[in-house]
Parts: sequence; C-alpha cells; structure tokens
Amino acid sequence: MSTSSQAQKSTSRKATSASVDTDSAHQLSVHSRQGRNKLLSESILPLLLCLACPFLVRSIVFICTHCHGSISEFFQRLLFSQTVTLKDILEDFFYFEWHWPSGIIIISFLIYAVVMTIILPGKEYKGPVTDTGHVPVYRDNGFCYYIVSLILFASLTFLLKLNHLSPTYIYDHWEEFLSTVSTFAFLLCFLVMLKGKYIPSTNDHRSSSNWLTDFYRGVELYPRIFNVDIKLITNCRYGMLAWALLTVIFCMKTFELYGFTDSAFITCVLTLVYLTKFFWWESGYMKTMDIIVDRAGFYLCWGCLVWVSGIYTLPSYFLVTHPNQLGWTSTAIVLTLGLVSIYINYDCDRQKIQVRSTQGKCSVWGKPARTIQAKYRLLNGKEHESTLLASGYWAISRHFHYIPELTLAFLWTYPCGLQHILPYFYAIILFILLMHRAHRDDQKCRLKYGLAWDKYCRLVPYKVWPGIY
Ligand SMILES: NC(=O)C1=CN([C@@H]2O[C@H](COP(=O)(O)OP(=O)(O)OC[C@H]3O[C@@H](n4cnc5c(N)ncnc54)[C@H](OP(=O)(O)O)[C@@H]3O)[C@@H](O)[C@H]2O)C=CC1
Ligand SMILES: CC(C)=CCC[C@@H](C)[C@H]1CC[C@H]2C3=CC=C4C[C@@H](O)CC[C@]4(C)[C@H]3CC[C@]12C
Repeated sequence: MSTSSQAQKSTSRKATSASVDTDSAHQLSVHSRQGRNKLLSESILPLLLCLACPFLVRSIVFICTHCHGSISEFFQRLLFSQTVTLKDILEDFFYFEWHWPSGIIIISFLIYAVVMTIILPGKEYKGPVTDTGHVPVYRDNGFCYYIVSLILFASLTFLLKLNHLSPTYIYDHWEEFLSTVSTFAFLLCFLVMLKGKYIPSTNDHRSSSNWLTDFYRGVELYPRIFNVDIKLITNCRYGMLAWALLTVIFCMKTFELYGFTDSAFITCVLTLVYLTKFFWWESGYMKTMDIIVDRAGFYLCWGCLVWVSGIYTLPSYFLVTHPNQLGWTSTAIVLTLGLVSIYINYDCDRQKIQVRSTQGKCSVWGKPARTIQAKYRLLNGKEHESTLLASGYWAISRHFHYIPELTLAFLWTYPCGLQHILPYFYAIILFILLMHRAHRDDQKCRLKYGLAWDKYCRLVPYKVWPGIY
C-alpha cells in the first residue's frame, strides 16, 4: 500500500474519533473504506463485478432481441431446447469483441466530446475542495454542449436520410456496438489506472498493491489528460449524451418499423427532458459523490460508457421489439406524472444549491431556510464550514430526491407494459443503487461532519422513505 493511502487511512481513523469527541471541528477523509473482509471487498467482489456486469448487459440485450424479452424463454432455450448453449454464451458474452464500424463511431464520438468540451464557451467554476486542499476547476458549458450536440445530431440524421442511410444503423448492430464499447472501456479503465499509479494529476489518489481493487475502484479522484477532466468526459459528455442520443435512435427505429407509437414517444420525451435537466444542473453534479468520493475506475468509467448505454436505455430499446399503444388518456397521465417527478427531483437539487450558495440566507417554501452550520477539517489542518439544509424537501427525509427519481424510472418504463420484468431492470437496479447510495452518503457525511450530522439526523430521522427507511 502506498504511503499516501496509509496516511489517508490513519487520518480517517483520527477523523472518526474526532467526530465522537468534539462538536467543533472534523477531519474529512472521504476516501477510506473499512471492509470487514478485505479479501471479499477488495478482490472477490471487484472480480465478480468486472465479470458479471458485461455479462449482464450482453445477456439482457440478447434476451430482448432473441428471446422475445422473456427471461424464462432464455433459460428454456439454454437448458431444455439447447438452441443456445453455454458454450455460445461464454464465447459471445465474455470474449472481447471489436467491430470496426462501431469502434470508429465510439472513438469519433469521444474525440467530439473532448474537442467540444475544450472549445465551447462557459464560465469557470470550482468543485469542492478535496482532502488535500486541491480545488478542481471546470468550465460550465455542459448545457451548451448538449444543445449543440442535439442540433448536430438532427443535421447529421437529415444528411444521412438524404443518402438513404440512418443513425438507426446503431440499433441494427447493437450487440456488436455494446461489445465494442465494452472492450474499449476496459482498455480505457486500464490506461486510466496506470496513469493514476505512475503519473497522477493531483495528490488525491489512492493506489494499492492489489490491481483488482485499483482497477475496479480506480486510483485517481481527479484524473486529467492535457487538462481535460476524464470523469467529466466519461460521465457527462459521453455517458449522458449517449443515453440521450441512443434513446432518440431507438425511438426513431420504432417509428421506422411501425409508424408513430405513443409508448416510444413517452419514453423518449421523458428521458430527453430528464437529461436536459441533467445538463442544466451539470455543475451541481460535479459536486456529488460520483465526483468527490468515487475514483475513476471500472465502476464509474466502464459504468458510464457501457452500463448507461446498455441498461439505462433499456426501456426504449425494448419498445423496438415490443411496440405498444397506450392511448391518449394514459399518455397524458404518464407524461404529466413523469414531468412532475422530474420537476420535484430538480427542485430538491436546486434547494440544496441555493442554500449552499447563499450560506442559508434564503427562503425555502416561503419561510427562512432552517440550516445547520457544519464544520470539518481537511488533511492539511485547514478548517472549513458547510451549510446543511433542514427544511423544504430536505426536512422530509435526508434523500427525499431519490423518490421522484425512482418514480420517474418506473414511469418511463411503464409504456413497455407489465407483461415482462426485463425492461424494469433499470428501475430495480436503480432502487438498489439509491438505497445503498443513501447509506454510503450518510456514512460519508457522519465522518465528515460528526456531531453536526447527528444533529441533522435527529431533526430528519429517515434516510429516504419517511416513516420506513
Ligand atoms: N439515475 C441515476 O442513476 C442516479 C441519479 N441520481 C440523481 O443525482 C442527483 C444527485 O444525487 P446524489 O449524487 O446522490 O447526491 P445528493 O444530491 O444526495 O448529494 C449528497 C451530498 O449533498 C450534501 N448534503 C447532504 N445533505 C445535505 C443537506 N441537508 N443540506 C445540504 N447539503 C447536503 C453532502 O455533501 P457535502 O459533502 O457537500 O456536504 C452529501 O454528500 C439526484 O437528483 C439523484 O436523484 C443519483 C444517483 C443515481
Ligand atoms: C456496477 C456498475 C458498473 C455500476 C455503474 C454505476 C454508474 C454507471 C452509476 C452510479 C451512479 C450513477 C449516476 C449518478 C447520478 C446521476 C445524476 C443523474 O441526474 C443522471 C445520471 C447520473 C449521472 C448517474 C449515471 C450513472 C452512474 C454514474
């Protein structure tokens, strides 16, 4: 284990005892993880996840395309009719594949994302100060990037259509595309890990002798190449834009095959509005756990390149092979509830940002904001203070905003119907991810703020679901 990581561990232990002893100052170490079983958490689990996640993405797409979306049909074909053999699955789902046309699209898209991130105008803003005192600086051009990209995509589609081509080529080669992006993402994660180990961009890195855990969790918190932030590119500029464009492409394919269907329309509109909200709030996202706690490794980078492309787009992908008409009444109800969920989710994030930027001198739901001033100390000994909001949505539960997020995931999948569980995979996984995230965030905030966090927990006792959890 490197010296810096040992230092971080010992400081984190001090931080835990400091948070018990004193109410005034707390040291922050968001990097420490205390696995009860080191072998399980640092080797077995990362290995299993690195193997299981690509396999899951591939098999889900396979079931959608070749087994009528039915998980039981997949197992029947595998176990009884043997039209799919275990050998096929191991060969097709585990081998690193490279399909050149897909590879060219993926690399061009990534180069596009980097170039636009560099050239598009935007005000500079700062991310939160790290344990070591580093302050990351970004340019606020996410929304502009999103709008410009949608316009360019529409123009490209028009040009392709003039030449009897279509972006739905990606749908037609979706299995090859996903395997190629997965191969590419594995390679990228490996290079990012090596970069973190040997030429880290900042002191916020944590390397160990266990390459598996370093690969899975990543080494660096803020890796940059030629001053381009890798997490900004993979998470926002590739991952979130790919999610939007793939959803549009799948919706176009549905329309090409069956004409207008309201189900594909609802899923597409809700996803696009949600992602428009994401890019509008991108600078807020750059202050969340993904950026300030999770390092650039398989979990985040492979996740945003492959998991988001394959799993987050699942409802719209599923609708291509399972078209549905809901009728005007259901369409209006689902769209309205979906838009309300997006608004509430956005408004929760907005309240938090507003209270932070005004140090609590603002009103929330028509009353002066109720706040707690929470102090913490960095590794360099410097003391800082944060404002915790204890009114508005943040008084209902400590992660109330996860409820509209989950409601929305259900609503944009609902057009797929209730016959199959498969398209709900995103909503189910999101539920597990958010409950675990609420728990992790709580641990992180307790370690950072100590007694001030306990005070907030006494005022707002539930993590997510009022009265339940
Ligand atoms: N679709 C998806 O896959 C997912 C979507 N999301 C969405 O992303 C958005 C961000 O969620 P998430 O990343 O979990 O982060 P949060 O918005 O929950 O932010 C958590 C951080 O906010 C600060 N904080 C916590 N409580 C308070 C409070 N009462 N007042 C002020 N600040 C507080 C703490 O940071 P600090 O250290 O600054 O004090 C804490 O670590 C949400 O809209 C969520 O729904 C999230 C996860 C997955
Ligand atoms: C097992 C495995 C490989 C998991 C991958 C997980 C990541 C891809 C996701 C973990 C957290 C996710 C996100 C957090 C917050 C977000 C804000 C929201 O408004 C848009 C979506 C997202 C950026 C979302 C994206 C996927 C994750 C990083």
